[in-house]
Amino acid sequence: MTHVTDERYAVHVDDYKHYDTDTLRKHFLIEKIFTPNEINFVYTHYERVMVGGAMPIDKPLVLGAVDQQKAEHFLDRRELGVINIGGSATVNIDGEEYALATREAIYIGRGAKSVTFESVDGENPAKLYMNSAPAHHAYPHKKVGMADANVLELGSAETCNERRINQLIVGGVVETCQLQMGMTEFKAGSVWNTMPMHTHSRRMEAYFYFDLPQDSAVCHFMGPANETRHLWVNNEQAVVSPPWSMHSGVGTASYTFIWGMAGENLDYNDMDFHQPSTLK
Ligand SMILES: O=C[C@H](O)[C@@H](O)CC(=O)C(=O)O
Ligand SMILES: [Zn+2]
Repeated sequence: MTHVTDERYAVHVDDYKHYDTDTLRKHFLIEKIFTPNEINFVYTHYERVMVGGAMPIDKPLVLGAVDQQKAEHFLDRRELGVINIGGSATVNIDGEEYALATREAIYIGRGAKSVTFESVDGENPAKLYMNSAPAHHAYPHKKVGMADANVLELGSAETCNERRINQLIVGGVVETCQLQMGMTEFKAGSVWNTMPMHTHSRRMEAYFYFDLPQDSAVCHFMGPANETRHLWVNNEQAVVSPPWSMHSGVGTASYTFIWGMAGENLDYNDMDFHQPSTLK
């Protein structure tokens, strides 16, 4: 019931410079996160982070180990962050039930043996976006609502980047081994995320864009500051960001996105900024 639909190997920045549009999309864009009644992941070789989604409709979906892990259970050597962007869900962890409303998150620690995801109402199915990273310690499972988030208010209406960063799975809110996750929401009229752009070679990152109105898209920028490229991203698609890459986007309409990171440290503020006037 749990599948790896694709594996992504780490790309060298010198190779990236020669990629055409198709090659860029093949390596960095994840076009399909949610499939009804399936749990799917893309297994990346960036910190071995797995990026995926579960969309239960009319039956519970069981999180199972995948061949890439050669493990008995999915979480034998991993931790998992889950954020629901759909209808209400029930998450069952080793017999304990957690209700997960839309925009609520849950951290599932290493060692959980039985994990299932179910929709409360199949007509309004849950959409559970997930990031998983290798873990060396079993921290307790913890549900995190928006009210529990650590909130950063950044940007301004004048520069079209007025946004609220809800840090859901971060130190101070939840204890994790290397995972950090959160949801960034825009004020009406603002469309630029992560401006000024930044890199953090200590951590990989994945961006998942959603809430995009029909016929709109996000233009996601990547690459080192002196060698940028863009990817046109549709609703409910994700981008994998290598350690050498900036990650920032502008929408043709307002949207919401989930960011997730793993790597060397757990310091959200560890960023190297690149001012717009210096980009190439
Ligand atoms: O390293 C941190 C991540 O790139 C995001 O949290 C940035 C973000 O949501 C934003 O500025 O809009
Ligand atoms: Zn970042």
